[in-house]
Amino acid sequence: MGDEDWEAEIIKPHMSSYVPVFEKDRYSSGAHGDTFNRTLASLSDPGESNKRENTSTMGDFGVGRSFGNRGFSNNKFEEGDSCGFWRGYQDGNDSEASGSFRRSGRGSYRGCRGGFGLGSPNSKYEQDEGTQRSGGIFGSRRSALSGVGKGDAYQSRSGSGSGRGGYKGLNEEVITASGKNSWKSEAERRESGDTQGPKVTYIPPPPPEDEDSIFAHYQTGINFDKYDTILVEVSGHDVPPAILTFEEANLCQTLNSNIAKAGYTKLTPVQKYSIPIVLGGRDLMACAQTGSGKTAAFLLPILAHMMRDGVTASRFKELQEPECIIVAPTRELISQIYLEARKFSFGTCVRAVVIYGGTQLGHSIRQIVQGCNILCATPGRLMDIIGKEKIGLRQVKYIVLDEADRMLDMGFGPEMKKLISCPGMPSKEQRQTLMFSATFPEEIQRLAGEFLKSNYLFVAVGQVGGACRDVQQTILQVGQYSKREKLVEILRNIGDERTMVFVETKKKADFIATFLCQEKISTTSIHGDREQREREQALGDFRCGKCPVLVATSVAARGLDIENVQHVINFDLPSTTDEYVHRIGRTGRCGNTGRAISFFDTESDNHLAQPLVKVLSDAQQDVPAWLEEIAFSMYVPGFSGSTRGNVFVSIDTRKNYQGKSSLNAAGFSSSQAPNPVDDESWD
Ligand SMILES: Nc1ncnc2c1ncn2[C@@H]1O[C@H](COP(=O)(O)OP(=O)(O)OP(=O)(O)O)[C@@H](O)[C@H]1O
Repeated sequence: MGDEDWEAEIIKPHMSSYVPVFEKDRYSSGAHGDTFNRTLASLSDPGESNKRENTSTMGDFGVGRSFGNRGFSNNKFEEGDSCGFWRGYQDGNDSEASGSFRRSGRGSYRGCRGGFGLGSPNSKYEQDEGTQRSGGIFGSRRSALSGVGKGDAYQSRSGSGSGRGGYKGLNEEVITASGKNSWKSEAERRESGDTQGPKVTYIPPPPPEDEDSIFAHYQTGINFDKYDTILVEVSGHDVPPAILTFEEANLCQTLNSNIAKAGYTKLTPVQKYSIPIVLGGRDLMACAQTGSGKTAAFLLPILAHMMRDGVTASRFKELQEPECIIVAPTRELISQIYLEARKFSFGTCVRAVVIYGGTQLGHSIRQIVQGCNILCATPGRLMDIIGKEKIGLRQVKYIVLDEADRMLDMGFGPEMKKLISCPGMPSKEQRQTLMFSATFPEEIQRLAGEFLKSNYLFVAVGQVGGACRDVQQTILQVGQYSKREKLVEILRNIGDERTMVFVETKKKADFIATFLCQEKISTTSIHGDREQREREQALGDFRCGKCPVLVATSVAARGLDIENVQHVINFDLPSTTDEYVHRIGRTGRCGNTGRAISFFDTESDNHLAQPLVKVLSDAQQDVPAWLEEIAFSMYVPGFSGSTRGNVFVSIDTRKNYQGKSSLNAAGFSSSQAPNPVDDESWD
């Protein structure tokens, strides 16, 4: 196996399972010298390293060899900072079963979204995040990676996790050792004692409560006003007219004051169209480019309604009955949405609460019972809480799916279906359902019909699934074995500017982050195998600039709104155009400009050339001649850029929609379709 042949490594059925480090008394104080030497060896002689990993009987990893800190005398590793990277490679619990489970179950769905346009069903992505979700029984939900202090290496605990506990990924569903799919979350299982896995005890620190922090925001960029020139298409019956100013929304004074304190003076296009639609009580599917203000587009009208209609008192009660449930696919994103909800509801009687996996279940419950009008949740934790009867659903008037295409795909779709069919949940006719994303593949739009009233409206700002034009995209031809060198070169040129580096696998994220730290580039990492505490610390360090480089898997691709991210580097290209669009959308937000550099390996990425050319040209970017040549040589008859997971047509997939208006975002020039035909029903 080659140096960076991570994918092959990750799916090997006999590969070791990771066993978490969860007991401080297991730290080894003596191992680190030894382990760091091994790390260096692994970096300089990857073949040897991999040989070791693949030979379970050798035992190097079985005893929890770690690597990380030695040699970084001046960097954060020795300061107990979470920027440190350790891997306790484990072999002790290796089993055929764990390997096969890792590849089984729901993780396998990801191939169905198609490759980067042309399909690569066994995408690397699938093997990474997909396996997170597959629920193998390898006992651990994280690799033994953690930043620790004083140069101590973590000693991994062997044995305890294997075969029990269930592995839980982003959706937090557990697939048990029997392979049976359980709606109990890992946390719940632990707390109820039906697993021997480690109890999740993490309680996230409360966000700052002072007004300045609540309303802290970054400036809109020089291209903010250009949003007005983007074409907007609204389809469906009886489209309410767009509003051009916040005043036209007729919001209550407190909301207006919060909007002003948040620094919002002008509506973005998706807000101009979505706010009146939601205020008008309509269901909505909205698609607008990354970083263009979709969160406020749903929060503001929902809050306005709640203020108008009144909410059940947000006070202590054993059973809370929220009026609004917002679901998003990742913990960090839902936390961010919660902060936005808290900001806009500041000084009102509306109380927003956030709950997500990787944190103590009891903590989530305590947050809820104190009062909950808007519940922001990740799907797994939400289902747990519903199962525990800590919330009743009878009062639900709004369901919001952010990153809706992600929430409805085969990963989260079943959970969302379960949510809407929970006892007590008002039918779609009796609630408002809102879906937002920057991408909306056709087949997902069809699925969405089950959740939405048949007369829902579809708002498309610009091109559905198109990349943000404020991001300057560059594709570089870089072979697999030159990627690290190129990355260092680029990062050295960039200096301290905040940069997100996306890789395809969790393991590789650790590896590259460690490597960059060795190169004395302050780096941290975020991926699904890191403990929640570490994920939050990593994001915090990145946000505040302490670690200007964040190496991430696709767990950080969607929704994250981090000030001043000037660069995104795709060390590995993702397997779908949608993913590409979301990743590069971490920069160039809210009218600011950004840069995205993607490494294109002609040995493995040629099938991506054609869709990439399309994304680039649609976003009016320069297309390198070499890329066009490859795209041409890979020509697939009939390819139109519209394949599964790769929708580049600005359409509502209800082909026979009745009303359709094309306007620019300033709200001028409308061409309302005069002869509506029957809505196609998706029920
Ligand atoms: N009208 C506005 N005026 C000023 N700033 C705004 C406005 N609307 C949104 N913003 C800010 O723009 C940033 C991006 O908004 P948001 O995160 O809602 O984008 P998004 O469309 O949901 O992006 P993504 O597709 O990546 O999830 C946030 O910092 C938000 O506070």
